[in-house]
Amino acid sequence: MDLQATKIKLNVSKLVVGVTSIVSLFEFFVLPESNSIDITLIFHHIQLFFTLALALKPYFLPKSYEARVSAGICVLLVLIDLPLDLYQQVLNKRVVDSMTFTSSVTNNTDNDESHTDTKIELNFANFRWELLLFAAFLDLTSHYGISHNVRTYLWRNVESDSAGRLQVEIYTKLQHQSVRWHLEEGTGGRLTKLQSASSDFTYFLRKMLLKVIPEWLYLFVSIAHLAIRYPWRITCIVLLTTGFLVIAKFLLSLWKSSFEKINKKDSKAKMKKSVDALLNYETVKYFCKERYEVDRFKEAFQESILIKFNSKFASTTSWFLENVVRTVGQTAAKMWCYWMVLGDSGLTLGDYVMLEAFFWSTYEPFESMSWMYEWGQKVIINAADVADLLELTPEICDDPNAPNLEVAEGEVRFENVSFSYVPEREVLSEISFRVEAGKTMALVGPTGSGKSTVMKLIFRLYNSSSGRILIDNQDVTKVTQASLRGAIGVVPQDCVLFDDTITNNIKYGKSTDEMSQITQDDVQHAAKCACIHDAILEFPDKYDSKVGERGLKLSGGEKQRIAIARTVLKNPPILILDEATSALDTKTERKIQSVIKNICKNRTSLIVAHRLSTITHADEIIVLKAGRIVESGSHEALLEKGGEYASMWLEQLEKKDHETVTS
Ligand SMILES: Nc1ncnc2c1ncn2[C@@H]1O[C@H](COP(=O)(O)OP(=O)(O)OP(=O)(O)O)[C@@H](O)[C@H]1O
Repeated sequence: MDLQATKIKLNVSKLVVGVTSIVSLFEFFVLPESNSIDITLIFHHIQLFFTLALALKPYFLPKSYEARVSAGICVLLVLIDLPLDLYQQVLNKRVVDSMTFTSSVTNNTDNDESHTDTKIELNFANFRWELLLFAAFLDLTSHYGISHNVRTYLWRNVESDSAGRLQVEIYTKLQHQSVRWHLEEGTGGRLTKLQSASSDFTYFLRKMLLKVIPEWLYLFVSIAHLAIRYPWRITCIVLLTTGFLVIAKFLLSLWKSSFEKINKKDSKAKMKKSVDALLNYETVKYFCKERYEVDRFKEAFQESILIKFNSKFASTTSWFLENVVRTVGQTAAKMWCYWMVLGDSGLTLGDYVMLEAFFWSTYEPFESMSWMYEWGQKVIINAADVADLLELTPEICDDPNAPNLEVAEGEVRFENVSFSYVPEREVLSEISFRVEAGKTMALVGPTGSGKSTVMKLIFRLYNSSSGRILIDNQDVTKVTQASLRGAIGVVPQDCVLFDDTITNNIKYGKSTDEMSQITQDDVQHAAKCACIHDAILEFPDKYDSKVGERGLKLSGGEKQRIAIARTVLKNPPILILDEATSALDTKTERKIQSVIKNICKNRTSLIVAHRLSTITHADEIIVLKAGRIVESGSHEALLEKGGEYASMWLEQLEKKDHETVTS
């Protein structure tokens, strides 16, 4: 692809030099300084288009047999339509000629001089009905007739094959990107943008293949026919007009787009903020910012309307100017033709009618030219994002031939693990610990000390910068992600649920293969273990209640318990609980703690907790501070030591005493 891209680059560079000088002249005379045209950018876009087309080739070329046959028939129909369209014009000419009779009449003037006049009379004696009917038949079958319908029908096979494949590939790529990538890119809006970009790209290619290219081919074939069949002067006029039109259309399109460029970005950004404000409706309400947001929307909307109408005005002006060029050229050609028909050039009225129709048909390719320019720009910019994504290798990927993780005991070991989210700041430094199989280990420490990060590394959401993480002596980076994550159950700090029923959210804990085998009893059993069953029965639709976007229809505690139920259902050998009960009241927390103790029994468990009273039962407690282990041991041992843990414990006891006294 690189070699082809370089070739394209070279050819485009040559073109740039030529066209830049013409455009500079146009810019100098016509455009205000602020609207100057970046011609190198336009050629960069053309180059990008071909590079992108090469990169996306595997996706837009049909793969299935049905799609390939359909694409082949479509192209064949387009090629057959070309000569048929031209032949239709010839037939029309012959029909007109069959009903006219041209004669020369010699007149004597007063000065005894004589001159010859051409007289055209109607004569239906030789009228060719059969040609008229054949022309009508071609009209109904070729190009815009049945052929058009057949092409549109068949093309859906091609598009569902290629665009469908591309969209699934985009979605797959997004799903496999790392957590870091999702955090940085903001996936939701991007998915919509990328999917519409891919369908725009396939739509553009379809239009090019089935409409724009055939129209231009038709124009060239018609001009060739004109040059062979008619006097060279007419061909010259048509070529000159065509040339003028191409240049005028190109320059006017640039002029038009320079209007659109102004403030478009700014206005788009403002409109985006308005949408953002609508999505964050809760924050808007908390800060009483409705009026402020409405004003911002009003400003953005008015700006976008102005831009729209400025560009509409530019469109109509450019359309008018194109019309002037075309009308002048065509009228000159028609006049010439008219004199020739009246003279003794051998041209007939049928020729005049045919040329007139031909002039009209030359209009379409020029229309598609401006469409091509406008759409091309849009498509290229968006398709570049698609191509970038498709080439992106996920930060976390399995080694080729990586084996599955085999969990026999479930021992977890950290060996000198260091980690940074960004190079400038190390979040974990030289962490080493061992959680024996079936034991419970708790991680405590001040906020931001790196507790959740330890959990994320076990789950391999990130790779550690140095050191090793081992499960039953197998390095987590050397085994498949699916087997690793299948062996670990996690209740995260922020439990986000899907906008689906409670049942489906709990079922999500099981692997894809097992999901269909889960019964409602299994779901209810898990919910009972997580102490949420009774609360669910209070909801109007019980287990079929929808939890709303990101589970917003549920309280924090309810969400956490559904997440626990999900993990209970998964029944993994290793369990990670990251502040799993932080959103619960003391009574429910106490209840669920006994459940958690039960769940943790006989499986390796890692618990992150702020409330130390919830982890006193842990076999080992590790105290993290600024990414380093400062203490470790059992609850009693750490209290006896009188260090960091003991002071945290005392602090929490005092707080609790104070709360009891004040309440
Ligand atoms: N995606 C991220 N990119 C950059 N820095 C991050 C990211 N996630 C966390 N951090 C930083 O890493 C540090 C450790 O975060 P971590 O979430 O592990 O802390 P924690 O001990 O679990 O805190 P808390 O008890 O408040 O949940 C924090 O300073 C945090 O700002």
